[in-house]
Amino acid sequence: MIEIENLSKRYGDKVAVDDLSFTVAPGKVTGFLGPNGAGKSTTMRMVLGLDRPTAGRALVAGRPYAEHSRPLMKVGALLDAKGVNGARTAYHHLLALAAANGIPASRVHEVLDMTGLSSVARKRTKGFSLGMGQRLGIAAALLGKPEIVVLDEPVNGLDPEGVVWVRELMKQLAADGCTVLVSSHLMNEMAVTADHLVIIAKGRLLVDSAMSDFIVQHSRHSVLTRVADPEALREALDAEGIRSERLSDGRIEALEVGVEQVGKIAHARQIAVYEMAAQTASLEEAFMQLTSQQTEYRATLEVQR
Ligand SMILES: Nc1ncnc2c1ncn2[C@@H]1O[C@H](COP(=O)(O)OP(=O)(O)OP(=O)(O)O)[C@@H](O)[C@H]1O
Repeated sequence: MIEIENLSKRYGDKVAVDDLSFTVAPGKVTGFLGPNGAGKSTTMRMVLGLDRPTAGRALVAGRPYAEHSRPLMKVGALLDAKGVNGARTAYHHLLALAAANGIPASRVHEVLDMTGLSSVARKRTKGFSLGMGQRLGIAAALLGKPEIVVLDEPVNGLDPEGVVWVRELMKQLAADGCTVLVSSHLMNEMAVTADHLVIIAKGRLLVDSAMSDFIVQHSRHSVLTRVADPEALREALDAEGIRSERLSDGRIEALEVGVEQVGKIAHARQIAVYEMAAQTASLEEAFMQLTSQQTEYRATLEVQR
């Protein structure tokens, strides 16, 4: 378990993490989302004892990271995949890490297999692609068979096959009882990976909920119609127990329903339909809407005419 309690981090005047509290439970993948600069990496660094909190605390398996005598066997982490000595081979990089942490060499072969790196294990890591570097970082994170795994943007640079592999790996770790915290700024990726969702923006907590609850609340299906008699259609929908809204341009938005149903209802009441379209608000849109006021770096698109 990871417990984050009233955690704050300031860099000079800059508040990177602001009184953040949440718990990451075992047996689940917890997605940690936020726009660029939200404070995800800073939070993860504090969880891993790499940054000192200005206030509050982060506990892993009941105590601060630094107080664990063999932390690699409690917590595995992928933070910055580039922090590897490029002159070493993948095998020697992992072997050195294993030796320093009292982990048998046989485990190095296991993690190389698990991450699909066995065939390049004897190659120097400086020639590795971004995706191979990510795999090596994940191999290092898994070396100590940790009960807690913290991954910062693990699918960054991976090809589609690699993305699916990371997704399945995280699910398997959670199924084996691990606590898995994974950061991302891609809502759709998290929707198919994570069981639980924590969203932050500007260092503050915005959402802490089961992923299924978030999906139910935010993936809104509706049908937009333009009809001859909007009020008659609303009455007809209401009679069928379907909620609807009248938009300012006179169109009707029927909520949580499909086009066929709305079409049949209009037909049964002989209401002429001029226009009808299914609408789906994606989770990505919901996430962007939630965080749009909180985003530190936002591009302004100017169209030159
Ligand atoms: N060492 C530092 N010194 C000063 N400011 C920092 C430092 N590290 C992070 N920050 C600032 O803290 C804020 C949070 O940064 P952080 O990297 O934690 O965000 P993030 O959510 O991981 O973003 P991204 O998705 O872009 O990686 C940003 O405004 C960043 O500029």
